[in-house]
Amino acid sequence: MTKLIEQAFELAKQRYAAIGVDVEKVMAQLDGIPVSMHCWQGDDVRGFENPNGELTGGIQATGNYPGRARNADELRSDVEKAMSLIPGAKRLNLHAIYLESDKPVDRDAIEPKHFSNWVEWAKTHKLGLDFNPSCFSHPLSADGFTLSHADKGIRQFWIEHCKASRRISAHFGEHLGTASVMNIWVPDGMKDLTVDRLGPRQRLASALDEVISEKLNPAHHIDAVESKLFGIGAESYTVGSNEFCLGYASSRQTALTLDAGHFHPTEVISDKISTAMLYVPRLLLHVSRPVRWDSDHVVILDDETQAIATEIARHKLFDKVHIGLDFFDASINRIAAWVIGTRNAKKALLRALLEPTDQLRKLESEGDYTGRLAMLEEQKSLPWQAVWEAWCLRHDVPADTSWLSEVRHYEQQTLRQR
Ligand SMILES: C[C@H](O)[C@H](O)[C@@H](O)C(=O)CO
Ligand SMILES: [Mn+2]
Repeated sequence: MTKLIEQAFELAKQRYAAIGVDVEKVMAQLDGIPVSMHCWQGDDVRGFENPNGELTGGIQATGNYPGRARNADELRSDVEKAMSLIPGAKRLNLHAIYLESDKPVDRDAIEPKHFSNWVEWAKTHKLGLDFNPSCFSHPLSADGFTLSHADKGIRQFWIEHCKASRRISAHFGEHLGTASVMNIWVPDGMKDLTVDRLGPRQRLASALDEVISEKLNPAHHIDAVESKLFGIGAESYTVGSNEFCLGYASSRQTALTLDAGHFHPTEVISDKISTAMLYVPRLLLHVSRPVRWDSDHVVILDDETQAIATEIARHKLFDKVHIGLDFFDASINRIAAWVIGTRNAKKALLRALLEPTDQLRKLESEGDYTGRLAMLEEQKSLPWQAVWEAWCLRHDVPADTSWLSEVRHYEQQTLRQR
């Protein structure tokens, strides 16, 4: 098998060289592009603060596949298993509800010490961590509002939670030597016709201003805000809409988070990257797969996943665009979900880097749109898969679906015993 992969790789290298693409250079570049895996695929977004509580905030993990992680040790073991089957650089994205503490700690009182096991684990595995305040699944978010709440006390509780989260994020960055991107997403919105659409947005803007007022080292911590179109139970009005978040991020020069599932069904985030990059310093992507709604299905190698990766590669935005994942499928093996989704994100990045972009740009600038379309289509069937398999071998991970037997073995030995 290894020999066949090596032979196919040598031939593929020649095919790509013929169109001006240096495959070795592409592989080296791909080595340095981390994908931030989201911890919440492993336990259906329950966390360890109140794992038996209800998931609220207008999001849903559907399915009842056995073996979800019930504590941080199980989650870390599951993430390690998944990561061992995914080639290249990876990070882990944590939500605040994944804290570890012997005593109950409310969200406004979380501290770096509640994440010390995660930091030690990340050091051991040479991983960067990213972070998120968790503004959902809590009694004070039960009426649908958090940072934009009309009640000053409740609003202040969430402001304090986000401030505490920023300090934890900066702690990650300082101790792991790589900036933690902290994404603020609030579920705030209304189910039905909303009369005052302005007040909550004014409150959200000033709450966010208070949240980001403490100066933190940008080498340790990056702020990002995530918009949304609607949530379950908040179908008519979302405070943190796309326009709100783009306006906020561009006026405050924070990063903007684009989640593939947070727009109208015919809108795509791949086309928003070039616009947003004109106005914000950085983007965080939540690569996901919406099926009819923000369903957070596992990422597949579909046109939009490819278009997102291609857009980043064509404009050489790898130092400004942070690639994260956001899906949670409880109907299939959760480790397989991570492996499938993350491998697909990386396959899309590889294919994007193998594109003969300079030639395509030349055809376009010369007005040769026939040549542009012909080349775009022909290069889809070039032997990128041979490069992928060789890259997997170099990273000592399975090149083909043999990773699945490892996941099945882990399921029998570990997940089914839970
Ligand atoms: C856990 C959530 O999915 C996540 O924090 C947020 O990014 C989101 O996309 C909510 O729809
Ligand atoms: Mn998201």
